Amino acid sequence: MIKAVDLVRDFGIRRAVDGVSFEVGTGTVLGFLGPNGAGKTTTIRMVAGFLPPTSGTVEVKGINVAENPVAAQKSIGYMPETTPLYEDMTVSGFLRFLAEVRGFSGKERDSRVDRSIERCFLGPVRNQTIDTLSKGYRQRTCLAQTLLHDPDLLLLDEPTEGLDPNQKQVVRDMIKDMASERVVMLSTHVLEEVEAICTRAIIISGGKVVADDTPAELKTRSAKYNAVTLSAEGKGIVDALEKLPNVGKVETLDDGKIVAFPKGGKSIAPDILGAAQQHKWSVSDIKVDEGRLDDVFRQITTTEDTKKKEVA
Ligand SMILES: Nc1ncnc2c1ncn2[C@@H]1O[C@H](COP(=O)(O)OP(=O)(O)OP(=O)(O)O)[C@@H](O)[C@H]1O
Repeated sequence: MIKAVDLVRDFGIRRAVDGVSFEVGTGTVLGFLGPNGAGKTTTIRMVAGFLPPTSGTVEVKGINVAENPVAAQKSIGYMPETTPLYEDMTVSGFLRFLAEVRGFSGKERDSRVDRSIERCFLGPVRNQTIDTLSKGYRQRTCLAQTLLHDPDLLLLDEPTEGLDPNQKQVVRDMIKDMASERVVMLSTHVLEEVEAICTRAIIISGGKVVADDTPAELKTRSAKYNAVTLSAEGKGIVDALEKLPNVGKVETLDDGKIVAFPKGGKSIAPDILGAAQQHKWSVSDIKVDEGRLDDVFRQITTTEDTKKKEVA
């Protein structure tokens, strides 16, 4: 669906996007992650056909977006970071207007507006003017306008930014629901969002792709992945754990719990349980850490920042 090859975008002497390549197929919810200024919005705007790349290409359904933006945009629904809304229009009036701009009229236009309203649960506010909407309903109105032409690709720039936790959940559920027969590419710096809805995550830092994997696989890169936290009583626990071949560092926390970190992300819980049995420790609790995306994000993006500073 999307094929981006070696995308570069310069603003004057500043290189905002520096050789980004990726391919995405149907059914994917791609989270585009990165610190502030990493190049997320710039990349999404290039994919949407609203910003020409300095070099490199993006194809959407085989159409070169920069060469043929109008044809490509027939398959794209784009929700920018801030969508311009006509404040004095009603929700349905606004959507009807945009449907007309997209070339639909009469019954076709009305049924498309109704479907978008239904999909985004806007029924209760359809006759309300936009200036009276809560942030959550405004955001859903923005999302509804991306669906009017039933695009195969949704590009959503920070779709849940500024929403309260309940509204975030509603919008995330809507996005998940829409993804089954489409591609959704969304930018965010909210890592829980990536865990909640994305099937794949690309981390971008300093305009470059620094990781591209499923959220679950990314978590295995966390230093805490497969770490074991143990509440146990017995003699010489720390010493014995440190001697286990796959255990690296062992720490004792303030509350007395012991944390054993594995070497190379190996599974160490069975060895630890074996040692507990052998040494007759009394274990009241044992927990295996599944890794944390925020740790990985920090590890990866901090390393990149550090590298840049070293070069500068
Ligand atoms: N129109 C522009 N003119 C000049 N510089 C720009 C322009 N748009 C973006 N930039 C710069 O390009 C870099 C990448 O910006 P971009 O908005 O793509 O980052 P981002 O990852 O979306 O950041 P954020 O998370 O803060 O929204 C930044 O340094 C930004 O200042």
